[in-house]
Amino acid sequence: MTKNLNSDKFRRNIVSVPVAQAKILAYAQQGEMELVPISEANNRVLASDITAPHPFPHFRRSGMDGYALHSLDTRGCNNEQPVQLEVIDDIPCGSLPSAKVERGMASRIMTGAKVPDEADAVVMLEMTETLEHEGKKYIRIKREIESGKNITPVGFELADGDRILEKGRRIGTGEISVLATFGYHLVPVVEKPRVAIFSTGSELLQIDEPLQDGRIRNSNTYMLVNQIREAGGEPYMLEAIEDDLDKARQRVEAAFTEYDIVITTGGVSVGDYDIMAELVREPSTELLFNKVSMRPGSVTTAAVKEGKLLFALSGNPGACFVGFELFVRPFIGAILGVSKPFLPEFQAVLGNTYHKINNFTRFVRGSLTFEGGRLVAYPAPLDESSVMVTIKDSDVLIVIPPTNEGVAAGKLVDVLMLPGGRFT
Ligand SMILES: Nc1nc2c(c(=O)[nH]1)N[C@H]1C(S)=C(S)[C@@H](COP(=O)(O)OP(=O)(O)OC[C@H]3O[C@@H](n4cnc5c(N)ncnc54)[C@H](O)[C@@H]3O)O[C@H]1N2
Ligand code: MOO
Ligand SMILES: [Mg+2]
Repeated sequence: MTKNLNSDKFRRNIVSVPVAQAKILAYAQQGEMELVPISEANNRVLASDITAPHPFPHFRRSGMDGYALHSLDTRGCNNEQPVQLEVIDDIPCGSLPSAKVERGMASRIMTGAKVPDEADAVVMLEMTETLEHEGKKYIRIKREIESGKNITPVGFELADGDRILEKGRRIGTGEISVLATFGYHLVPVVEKPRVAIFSTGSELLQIDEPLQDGRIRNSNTYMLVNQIREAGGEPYMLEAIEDDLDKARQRVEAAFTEYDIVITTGGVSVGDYDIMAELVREPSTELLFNKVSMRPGSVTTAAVKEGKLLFALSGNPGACFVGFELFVRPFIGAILGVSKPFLPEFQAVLGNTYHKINNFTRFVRGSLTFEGGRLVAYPAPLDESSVMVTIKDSDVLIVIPPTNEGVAAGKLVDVLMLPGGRFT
C-alpha cells in the first residue's frame, strides 16, 4: 500500500472569518496601566475614565473685548438717548477685577478675562463711544444690552465631576485638548502590547541589499511595523527565520519569552518549505485555525503558545495585509480595551462590476469616493493575493460574499474602513 505523504499537510479545518475572530479574541487580556506624558499620548488608549476635576470654564468669562456693565443701565437707550457710564476698572485677560461695578459704571474687559461678579453683561468695544471729562473716562452706548450678553457662564462646557472621556477611548487631537485643559500632564493609558515580527523565506533580501535574480526584498515586515503602530502596538522587527523547522521553533519560542504577540509572514501554505504550517501542528502548540473561508489570506493561521498568540500570516503581501487587518488589529485593540476593535463596517455602492467567482468571502481592496451624495467603492484593478501595489490605494475592503456570478456595479455592498485610507 502506498501512503500519500502529503495528506496531513493538506488536511485543514476551515472556519469562517467571524468564528476565527471569536477564537482569537477569547485570548485577549487587557494590558496593564501606565502613565505617559501628554505629548506622547497620541493614539494611546485610556486605561480609566477621566472626569472633570472642576467646572469648565471655572469662572464667568468675557467672550468679547468690551465693557462689563449692568444690563439694566442700558434699558431704553437708543440713538437719540444714549446711556453714559463711568469706566472704573481695566481687566486684562488673566487679571481679576479690582473695583466694584456699581450701577452707572462699567469695567473695561478683554476676551477671556473674569467678569466682575456684579456685572451681568458685556458690551463689545465696537458698540461704544469713549469720552474723557475732568480726568474720568466714560462710554456711551446707543443700544440695549440684554442680560448675560457675551458672558460664558461657569460650567458652560462641563460641570464639576462630569465624565469627559471614557476608558477604552483612543486619544487624538480633541482628547489631548481636553486632557491639557484639566491638567493631565501624565495620562493613564494601557501599555502597548509588544509585537515581534519574523519574516520567513530564503528568497527575501534586506531592503538595502541590491536585487538578485529570483529574490525579492522583504516588504511585509515594514508594512506590518506600520500596521502594528497604527493599531496601537509596539513593533519589534526580529531577524528573519530561515526555512528550517528546528530553528524556527527555537526562534518563535524565544520570542514568546519576551514579547506579547508573535507575527510571522510566509510559509503557511502547502509548499515544501512552508515551515510555519508545520510548526503550528506540533503538540506544544494549540492550533486555533489554519484555514479561513476568505480570500486573500485563506491560509491565515493562528495558534496559542503559553497563553500567547502566534499569528502566522501569509507571505503574499495582499494576504498578509488583509490577515493583519481582520485578525491582528482587533486582537491588539481588545488588549488595549478599545470598545470597537474591528474595522468599522458600513455600506457603499459598488463602483465597477466585480466579475470574479468565488466560494469564499472576498475582501477586495477598494478606493472610496463620494458621488452625488452616495459613497461609491471601486475595486482595485489588481487585487490578487500576491499583488502589493494596490494596498496603497485602498481606503476600504469591499466585502464580496461567496458568489458564482459576481456582483454588478450599482449594488450595495458592505465595506470595512481601513485606518490608513484617505477617508480616515
Ligand atoms: N499548491 C498550492 N500552492 C499554494 C496554495 C495552495 O493552496 N496550494 N495557496 C496559495 C495561496 S492562496 C497563498 S496566499 C500562498 C501562501 O503562501 P505562504 O504564506 O506559504 O507564503 P510563502 O510561500 O512564503 O510566500 C508566498 C509569496 O509571498 C512572497 N513573500 C513572502 N514573504 C514576503 C515578505 N516578507 N515580503 C514580501 N513578499 C514576501 C514570497 O516571495 C512568495 O512570492 O500560497 C499559494 N500557493
Ligand atoms: O491564502 Mo491566498 O491569499 O487565499 O490567495
Ligand atoms: Mg508558501
